[in-house]
Amino acid sequence: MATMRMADEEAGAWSYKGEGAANIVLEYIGANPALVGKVLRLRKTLRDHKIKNTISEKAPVLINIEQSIWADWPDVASATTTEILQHAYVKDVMLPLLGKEYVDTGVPVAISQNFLAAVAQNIQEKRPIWRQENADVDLLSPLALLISDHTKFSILPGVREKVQSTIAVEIKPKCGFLPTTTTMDPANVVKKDVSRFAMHQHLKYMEGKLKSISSYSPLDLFSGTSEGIYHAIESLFRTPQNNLRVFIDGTKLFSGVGEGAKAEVECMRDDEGVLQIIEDSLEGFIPLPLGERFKTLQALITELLYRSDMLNRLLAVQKLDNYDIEGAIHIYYDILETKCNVCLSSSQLSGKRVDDVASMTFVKGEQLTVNSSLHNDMKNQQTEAVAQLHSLSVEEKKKIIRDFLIAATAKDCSIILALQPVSSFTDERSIICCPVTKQQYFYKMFFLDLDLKRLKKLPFYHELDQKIVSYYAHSQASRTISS
Ligand SMILES: O=P(O)(O)O[C@@H]1[C@@H](OP(=O)(O)O)[C@H](OP(=O)(O)O)[C@H](O)[C@H](OP(=O)(O)O)[C@H]1OP(=O)(O)O
Ligand SMILES: Nc1ncnc2c1ncn2[C@@H]1O[C@H](COP(=O)(O)OP(=O)(O)OP(=O)(O)O)[C@@H](O)[C@H]1O
Ligand SMILES: [Zn+2]
Repeated sequence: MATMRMADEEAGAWSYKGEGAANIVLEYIGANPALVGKVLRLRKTLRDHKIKNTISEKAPVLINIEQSIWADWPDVASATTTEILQHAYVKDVMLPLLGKEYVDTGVPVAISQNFLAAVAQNIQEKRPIWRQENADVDLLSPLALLISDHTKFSILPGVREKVQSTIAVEIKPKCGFLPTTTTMDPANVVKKDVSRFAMHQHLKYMEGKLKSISSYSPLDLFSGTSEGIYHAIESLFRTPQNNLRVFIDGTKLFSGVGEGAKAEVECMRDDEGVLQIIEDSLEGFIPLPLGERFKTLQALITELLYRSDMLNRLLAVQKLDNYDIEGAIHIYYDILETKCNVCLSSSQLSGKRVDDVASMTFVKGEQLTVNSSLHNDMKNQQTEAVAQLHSLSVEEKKKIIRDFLIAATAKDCSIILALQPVSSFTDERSIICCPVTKQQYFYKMFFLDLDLKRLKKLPFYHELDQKIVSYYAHSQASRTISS
């Protein structure tokens, strides 16, 4: 693939925009017309994993078994750098599933170590401390992805400068359905009633990673009803964490604590100062008096999400996870041709008494005891379902793992919506009407962060899953006992 090269002298023209666990994103603030309106997505490297040099590697990034899982997508299977791998995965796997109108694959660009070193130094103080402690820009990365900045609209031909402000809302929805598969241990039956997001909140809170438990529910967002979506949006604004970010003209206005936004919120119910900043910032965007703009913004976002098929598409891809990690993990060991650790440890445990606490489920504080005969029925079903998984053909197993990994991407990606009031000119952009003010807005909607998840993560996923569920079940049990 012919690749554009980023000039080292451009390093100073890239400014920090944001980051996740795996990538840092920079926005272009220079004057090169080919780069105006673009962001650059750079790979990070864990602080203790700096030795890996990918520059001279010509071998595929994926290990043999991964190459065979993705064999029908040759550009994915054969990619020799992480950036080419991720680009091919978005283009060939995720785009056809999610829709080309919602996926921007970006373009890989070559970057030098000097460029990366200069950029890394320039952005250091803008990065959240906790992110700095975990990972740095990967100075050995030969490529980065150049993508349109979806917090802004490109300036239209013939229009000399921006006339209206743009608001962009980024949502990380997480998993929007409850698993129903019989491959789950009956001790974890609570997973059929409480979302993984909600349970994970309790674990993160106990570990000190959160200041409060989120009131957001992915099940509301994916409910398919405008009431559910509105409720989810309201909750996201109340407890944004890393699930909501709002940008005005490309600058982060609102987010969870520690992300460097003007208005940072963890629990804003009583925070008049934060509300004031938001209301003020919406002047010129929502033509209503102070005090009425914020709610209207939430209604506008709801309308946009409700009318589009983006959430439904995403949910369908998330649901490719048919067997839950509790099923997929068995297949993981099979395709690696090693003994199934899970079956091995459950056979070692068999004969022990069923843990009374673990065989209860708690829904909104209400205790539902799974009686022992029901528990035994469920256990038998699980044993049968797991045996069936182990007996599938290699091709069937590869498909299950592939679908599981695709679903994992869909459970961790973000949606970004950008809106700009329609001014006098017209063009081919899509338009939505605000349900409250009837003001018209241009809009665009994209998925962000559609990275491939690696096969080696499965044991970690399983371990985390068990930790999340058992902590939740036990914490609910002790709450019930003490009340
Ligand atoms: O496991 P989860 O649900 O906590 O998701 C991880 C995210 O955590 P969060 O959404 O905050 O709970 C996590 O996000 P944060 O670092 O917490 O912002 C990453 O997105 C991680 O993906 P990767 O390591 O970049 O491939 C995510 O890991 P994957 O599970 O998607 O591989
Ligand atoms: N095309 C884009 N336009 C505007 N902003 C972007 C774009 N891509 C990414 N960003 C911003 O940069 C942030 C980090 O990007 P991204 O989600 O790709 O990182 P990540 O490390 O892959 O995330 P995760 O932690 O979920 O793995 C995003 O949350 C978003 O705010
Ligand atoms: Zn097994």
